[in-house]
Order: sequence, then structure tokens, then C-alpha cells
Amino acid sequence: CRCRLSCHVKRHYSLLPGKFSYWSPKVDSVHLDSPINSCVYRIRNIGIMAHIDAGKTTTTERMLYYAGYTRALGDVDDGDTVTDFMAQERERGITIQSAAVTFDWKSHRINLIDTPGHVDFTLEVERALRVLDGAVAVFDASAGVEAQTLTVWRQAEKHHIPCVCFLNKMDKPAANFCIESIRQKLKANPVLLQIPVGSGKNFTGVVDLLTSQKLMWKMKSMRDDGRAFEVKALDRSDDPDLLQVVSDARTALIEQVADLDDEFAELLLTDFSENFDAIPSNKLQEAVRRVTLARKGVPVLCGSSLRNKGVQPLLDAITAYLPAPNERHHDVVRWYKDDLCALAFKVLHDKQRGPLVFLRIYSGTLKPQTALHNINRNSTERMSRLLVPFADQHVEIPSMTAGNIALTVGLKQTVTGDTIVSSKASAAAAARRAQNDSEAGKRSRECASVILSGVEVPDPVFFCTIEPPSMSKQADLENVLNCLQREDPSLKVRVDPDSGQTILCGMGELHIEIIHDRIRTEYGIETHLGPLQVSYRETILHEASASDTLDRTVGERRHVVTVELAVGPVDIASVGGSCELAVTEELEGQLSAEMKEAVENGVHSSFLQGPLLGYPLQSVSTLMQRVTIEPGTSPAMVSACVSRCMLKALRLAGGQVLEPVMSLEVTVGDDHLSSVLGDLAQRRGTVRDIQSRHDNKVLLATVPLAEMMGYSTVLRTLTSGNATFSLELDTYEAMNPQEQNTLLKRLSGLL
Ligand SMILES: Nc1nc2c(ncn2[C@@H]2O[C@H](COP(=O)(O)OP(=O)(O)OP(=O)(O)O)[C@@H](O)[C@H]2O)c(=O)[nH]1
Repeated sequence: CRCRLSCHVKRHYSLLPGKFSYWSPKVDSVHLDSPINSCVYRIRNIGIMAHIDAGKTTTTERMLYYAGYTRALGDVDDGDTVTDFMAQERERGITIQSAAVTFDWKSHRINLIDTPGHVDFTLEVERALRVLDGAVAVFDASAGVEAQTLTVWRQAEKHHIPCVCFLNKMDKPAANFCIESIRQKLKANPVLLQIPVGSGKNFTGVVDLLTSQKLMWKMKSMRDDGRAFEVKALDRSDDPDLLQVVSDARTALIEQVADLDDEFAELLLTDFSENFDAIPSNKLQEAVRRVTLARKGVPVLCGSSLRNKGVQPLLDAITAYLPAPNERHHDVVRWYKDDLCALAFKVLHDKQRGPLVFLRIYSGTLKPQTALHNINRNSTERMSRLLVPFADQHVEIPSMTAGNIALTVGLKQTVTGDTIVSSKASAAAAARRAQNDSEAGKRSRECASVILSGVEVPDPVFFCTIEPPSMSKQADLENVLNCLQREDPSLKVRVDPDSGQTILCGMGELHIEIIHDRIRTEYGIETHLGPLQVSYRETILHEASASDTLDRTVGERRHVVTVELAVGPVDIASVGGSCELAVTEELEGQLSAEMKEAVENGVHSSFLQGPLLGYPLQSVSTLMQRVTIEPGTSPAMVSACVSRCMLKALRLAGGQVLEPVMSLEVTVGDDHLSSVLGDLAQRRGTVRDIQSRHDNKVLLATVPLAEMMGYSTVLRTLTSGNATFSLELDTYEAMNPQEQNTLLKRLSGLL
């Protein structure tokens, strides 16, 4: 099945020279062994996830190098890695956008998505996880399980993604084999497959517990790329302590796997009952694979990417233990049989070609120059070109089959999360199959949807105004913001109805800063950002009713409408913070569809602007009691009257400001702990726990977002740069009356 098409491919599907404006100095040439159709069971769609700075990018670079796709090792500290190709990423040394990379390793096709670790970009991780079949969790072995790892681990669990753990940075003096921390904090079941040889700067290799072989990197110089390493069976000449540790660990591994996998237990008890140790390594490997796929355990490997040790066995583990696309279950896909069904999981904007859409193909075949149907937008558009993504380079190909990740050119309306199929008729056929199945009583109607579930976009917590350098650039800026929004659904742009100013809403300070930078560097527009502000919410304290009549003559036409309604607070727990609208049964029968929509529009626009400060409302229910409309009244007037009446009722109901409260985790040395605590007390922070991690303390707290502006600079000063932190939205909490008053005065310019 291994179709060696590389020559053919090189002749016909050359790289697109200079068409993509990104820079990539070290990519020699892309030679995928079979870029068209790898057998599905040899494909691995993999993500790398971790806490910031755990070494994801360094590990990815090593993988690309050993797989033969780069000819020099990239270094995040020198800013020349392949996957971090945007200018900001190179400058800051962090991964902002997931870049998809396709390469082959030992007859397997690996589609790898490098995901960012900073919490401001959690959506990027979520987006990537949605389309992955497996993941590698990279840990800094000297830090163990950190905050962001926990967050992404939970996300991976949500999508039932089997994982392999890689304990990186084993060369650091404080590195330790943090198995317990994986067990306790991640509530995972680590399956230890390797034992490190040496520690700290004497870390020289690993022992593979399946084969009892020693893999040693005997570096001749600091520049040694680690490509060559020695593989040798352990024997009596080896250190007796190591032999003992390996023997114990192998026995423990065999027992653990037998506990988790019945097939393996049976084999052990029948064919190898005399000597468990004689079990062949391939049988053990097959069992570890079953355990990993069933998510009963996670294989754990270790190494040091920076020092070029341990990455090749990690690549082997990806192919050996993580699932192929056909081993994963996707409910919706079966309705499409062999027809095309794909999910758009990322949009990038290329200045010359317009939007580039990343698609994960679940069934069928994708071909360029064909029309595709977007179910979510109910539109059909033409895909002009089909590419294999290789960081910032792309190889053009004539078709792509299920299981792969493709990059398409020409889809202008598609946004992240849309389901793409071959035609409207194919969507209808899938819907019919789903319908028949649900009618046959096999499953509920909800499950019979033919749309792949998209990506949930969290609400942004920060916002600020953005202005072009001159009015003549306003249209350009709007265009740029549209492009950026299609790429990044966590960025929201709106226009303030009172001031007419454009408002940027984002997930954090860094997020907004990066957007600002990109507008300048990629699109050449110098914009001015207003001060960063916190996105509050509002709710009401009591129930209240109001009525209102609008009687207005516009030109020849008289519009008369009367509205009566009641509002009340609802329990956050029961509605998850959203607002509700109900209409009395009597009224439901009286209103035409058009007028009902006008009423709903009026209520929903009031939900977007609370009565106190104009922030969106949370946990408010509205009951529409009476709406009388004189003939000739336009729907717009009905909406206007409903909004006015809502405002009246909301004011009577007493407003309450809700502020975003973040969960904060700070890792800091003992000597700086008290100054960090002192500073936190001044920020209205509440300390939840202080844990020890090696020589450091980990401080867990909640703190209002409003108090956290510029925190990274303050923390750096307080601790001379010896602390790291992560911040994530926890909840919205009611402000006390005193704080609320101060805020109201400050925002209305009285303070
Ligand atoms: N000592 C040591 N340092 C490492 C190792 N791997 C990576 N680093 C360093 O750790 C830092 C972060 O590495 P990255 O590869 O950028 O980490 P990342 O997880 O991709 O970071 P983000 O993209 O910002 O989330 C860099 O300074 C690397 O040189 C390792 O094995 N040992």
C-alpha cells in the first residue's frame, strides 16, 4: 500500500515559490514520501500541547530535523524555528498561531499541529484539539505539571484524545521524573516506558523498558545534532543499580499493563505464566497501544529536546501508540458514507491569495477546482487549490483523502468551525440517512445532526478602542479587522453606538498587543489603541414591570405600538449566565412571525447594553406580556419601543455590576513569596492555596481582572524576573456597593 510517489510529486507539484510571504530559511525542500494518499492507518494527526516554555517548539523543530525536512536545527532563542513563522513569534519566542506541519516518519504520515501555551491563546489549542486524533503532552521535567498543562489536558479529555507524555528538559539540574505529579494533578494513569540514564547535565540517554535496550546519545561536541545514537541491549557490564531499576520498572510495567488489558493478561497467564519477563516486546507494545487508545493509561517518555536527546523514540511512540484517523469514532461522519465531509478548523489570511482554510477531512476525497458546500453558511463556493501545509510553505496536490489535513485556497466565506461537504444534495442525503436512523429509534434526534460540532469561542474579557492614523485609513482598517476576525474567532470587533469608535475585544493584554503589532507589521497601518479596559457584565437585583407606548409619525406614516413586560433576575447556575425571553401564550398567538422577530430583536439589543454602564447583561429573564400594534407600524418601530420599555424596566429593577474574576497561579521562589503576597492583597486577591514545588512555591489565588493590568511587569520587578504566572477567567462576581460606586464614578469621568 505504500505508494512511493515522491519523484512524480516533485515534478508535478512543486513548491509555490515566493507566493506566501512568510520567511523560512532552513527548509531544504519538501519531499513527502507520498503526499497524495497515505494509507489511512499510517496517518497520525497529532498535536503538541503544554505549559508555556515547556519546549513544544524546540521539540517540534527536532522532529522536523530528524524526519529530514530541515537541514539545520532551529532554535527558539535565536528566533529561527520553522513552525513559529510569524514575525511576532520570532521576536517574542512564543507560539501564537498553531502551524500545521506535515512530514513522514518511518512510513507514517504525521500531520502535526504546534499549539501555543499562553492562556490568551487557549482557543488556538481548542481549535487544534478538535481535529486531532492524538496528542503529545510536553512537560518541563523540572516543573512537573503546570497550570496551562492542566487546562489543555482537560481540553484533550473533553475530546477523548489519547495522549503520550514527554518529560522534556531532563538535562536541567532540578529535573525529576514527575510521574506522581501526572498521577495526582492530571488524574491520569502514567505508563512508564523509559528510564532515564544519568540526570541533570549527565543525562545521556534512556532505557526502553519494552525491549530492555539502552539508547545512548554520546555527544562529541555541543554542536552534535543527536541524529546518531547508540542502541545496545542491557547486559551484565552495565551499572548494577541501573540493571536493578530497569528490572523492577519492567516488571511493574508488565503488571500494570496486565491490569489494564485483559487480552494481555490472558496471554501472560497462558503462554508466559512461567516467566512473565519472556513476553516479547511486540506483544507488550500492542497491549500498551490498546491501553493508550482506550485512554486507560498514558505512555510516558523522557528526553531533552534542546540537547538533542530522546526525540527519535518520541516519534516512534507517536506512530506506535497514538491512533490513526480510522481508529477514532466521529458520530456524524457515518451519515456521509464515502461522500466528502470536512471541518474547517483554522483560517489564515494571505495577502495575495485571500483566506487559506485548513480542513480536516473525515470522509470522502477533496479535489481542487471543485465547488464545495458549506452547511453552516448554506452557501456553495469554489475551492481553487489544494495544498499540504508545511509551516509557511505549501505543496500543491491533486487530491486528498479522509484522515488528512489539507489547506485550501478560494473558500472566502468559510470560517472556523464550519462543516464542508461536496454539495447541497450530499448534505440532504446525509440528513435523510440520519433522519431514517433516528426514526428507526436507534438514536435521539440531537445525535442525528449532520454538522460536525465546531469550536466554542469564549467571551473576551478585555477591550480597547482602536483608531486609524487618519480617517482615510478607516476603510483599510475595517478590512484588516475583518480578515483578522476570520482568522481568530476569539477577537471581537464592534462599533460603539454612542461614540462611533471601533472597539477591539480580546482574551488578554498579550492578545490585544499582538493584534496591534500584526496590524502594523503585516498590513502597514499604524493604529492608536485607547487604554485597555475590563469587560464587565451587568445584572439586575429585583423583579420589575414596565409599559411604554411609542407614537411617531414619519413622513406620511403613523407608527403606534404599546408594550408591557416584566424582567427579573435568574439564578446563574440554572442558565449559565445567559439571558432568557418568554412570551405569554396569548401573545404568541397574536403576533405575526415578522412582529415576533421585531420584539425579539428589541429584547436582545437590550441584553447587549445594561442600564448602568452599557455592558452586556447576564442572568436576566424577560416576560413579554402585551404588545399592541396599530396597522401600518413598522417592525423597526416595534423593536425600538420594546428596547425603550426594557430599559425602563431594567432601571426599576436595580442594576448590579459583575466583574470578571480570574484564577491566578504564580510560581515563585521562597524568598520572593512574601512580596508577591503583599502585592496580591493590594489587588483585592484571595489566596486559595500555597503549594511547594521543589524550591519554589506555587500560589493559587483568585483576583479581579481589573486589578491585573500590567501584572507581568510588576511581578518581574518584584521577583527580579524569578516568577511565572498564568491567568484564566474563573467567574463573574457581583461587586460590592462601594467598589461599584467608585467604578461608576470613574467611568462617568467623575473621579
Ligand atoms: N534546558 C533545556 N531547555 C530547553 C529544553 N527544551 C527547550 N528549552 C528551552 O526552553 C525555552 C522554551 O522553549 P520553547 O520550545 O519555545 O517552548 P514552547 O513550549 O514552544 O513555548 P511557547 O511557544 O511560548 O508556548 C527556550 O529557552 C528553550 O531553549 C531542554 O530540553 N532543556
